[in-house]
Amino acid sequence: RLNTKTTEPPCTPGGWPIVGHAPGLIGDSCKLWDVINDLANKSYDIGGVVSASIGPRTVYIVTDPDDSFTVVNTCLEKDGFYDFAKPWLGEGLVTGKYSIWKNHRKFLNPAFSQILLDTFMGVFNSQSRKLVKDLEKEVGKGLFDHWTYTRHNALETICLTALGVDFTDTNLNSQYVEATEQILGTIVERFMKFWWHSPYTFAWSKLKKKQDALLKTLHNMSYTVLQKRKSEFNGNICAERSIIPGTKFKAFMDLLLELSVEKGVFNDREIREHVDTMIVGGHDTSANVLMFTMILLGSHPEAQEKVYAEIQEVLGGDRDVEKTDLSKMVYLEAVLKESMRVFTIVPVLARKLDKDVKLKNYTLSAGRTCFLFVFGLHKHPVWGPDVNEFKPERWLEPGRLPDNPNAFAAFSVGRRQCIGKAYALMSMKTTLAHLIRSYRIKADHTKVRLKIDVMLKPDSGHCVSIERRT
Ligand code: HEM
Repeated sequence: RLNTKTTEPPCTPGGWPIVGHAPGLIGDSCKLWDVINDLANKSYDIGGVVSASIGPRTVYIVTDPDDSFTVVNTCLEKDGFYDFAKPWLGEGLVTGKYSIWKNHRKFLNPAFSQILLDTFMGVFNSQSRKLVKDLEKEVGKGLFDHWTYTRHNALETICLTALGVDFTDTNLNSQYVEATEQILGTIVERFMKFWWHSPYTFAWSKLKKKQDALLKTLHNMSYTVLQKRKSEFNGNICAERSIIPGTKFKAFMDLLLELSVEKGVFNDREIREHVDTMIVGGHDTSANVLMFTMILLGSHPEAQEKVYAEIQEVLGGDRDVEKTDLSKMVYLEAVLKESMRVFTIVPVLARKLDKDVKLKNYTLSAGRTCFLFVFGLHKHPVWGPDVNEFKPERWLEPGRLPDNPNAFAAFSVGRRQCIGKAYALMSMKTTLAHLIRSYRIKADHTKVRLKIDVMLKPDSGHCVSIERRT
């Protein structure tokens, strides 16, 4: 397929008549990861922007940090591929239409203010201690699937903090974790099978039936949260609900209920969609970063010992992490950022181009899809010759970082960036501080085979082992 405009980015080779590059997507989610990695590597030599076609639609792929920044700031509408997740997340913040998102984000931002997040430190600490305790049974037993532990723990944490419900150790928790993994799998499977992209063909597929069954489990959780909190809210309608007395700050769920019950801003469906979005956005992400960070620290003992030394210096004995400790854990923060660079857990974002977008060397045409390969930004040659190595130190020497700060976009950049970034960093630092002072981790990151299930994941578990620190 020839590009019609000379300012169009070059077309990636290997397209077929009519179906374009779509056959290359067919396979499993490990193969898909290999295909898009290969595409990113090839894009660097030709300016970091390429086009491809999936059936009749032309899509762009951007791996250049400057151009990627231009796209996210120019076009705020999520691409039609996000509609694959709409039966689950509706018009919640991740998948929502721009016209809805811009108001809802404004309403919800206060639930993530620092003053409010600080009040979660108690839960972050108790949940971290719980994780340490849960892991005790794996000490000295060889390789095990640590991801199961981080996911359950992170799900409980988001429920206890933002949503204000305690689902600790309930069946609902396990069913939800399982259903989340499976539904993300169905979304990727639909993407790979281009004949199911249309809602009309998809409606007849077995995959749609599977998705509908999973949605029952997932929505059951959000409805349970909603009903539980709504009845508490109604029974207590006149009481002072602000979490920090004397301030207007309210945790996410209290804010949602206030905006719907008292102010009529959200209807029941909208609240449910925000709750669903917050549950998945708030747990699967941090749990994955923790899982990959444990693998990387287990594979780099010298970095792990530096983290341990820093924790000992900042915390001294076995006390809880306090909010003022977090900013002192400088090396740990570098480890987390480097981990998110090396294993970019949200590897691809997609925007709908609602206008022509002029980049450094090309112009992208309105109406098309633009895939932002965030993992491609993170492996771009601007990071230097050691781009493929895990080197937390690069974050501590500003001269070693790319000139463009947007070359790091693990939480996305611009107005639609992650609302939970500060929450995530606080909870992950607290968890790692407790974990690393209790256990020595061993792993080999070179053995991990990756797959893309919307998020980046290892194809199989059992990647780490732990020993108690004496
Ligand atoms: C290390 C952990 C996390 C990572 C790497 C991460 C990454 C991201 C990324 C890349 C986006 C943009 C998605 C897109 O444009 O399609 C995003 C959006 C979002 N994240 Fe996170 N996230 C993390 C943790 C969290 C947490 C803890 C929460 C909630 C407590 C959260 C809630 C959200 C929400 C609601 C959005 C949509 C924001 C909007 O469009 O207004 N995330 N996140």
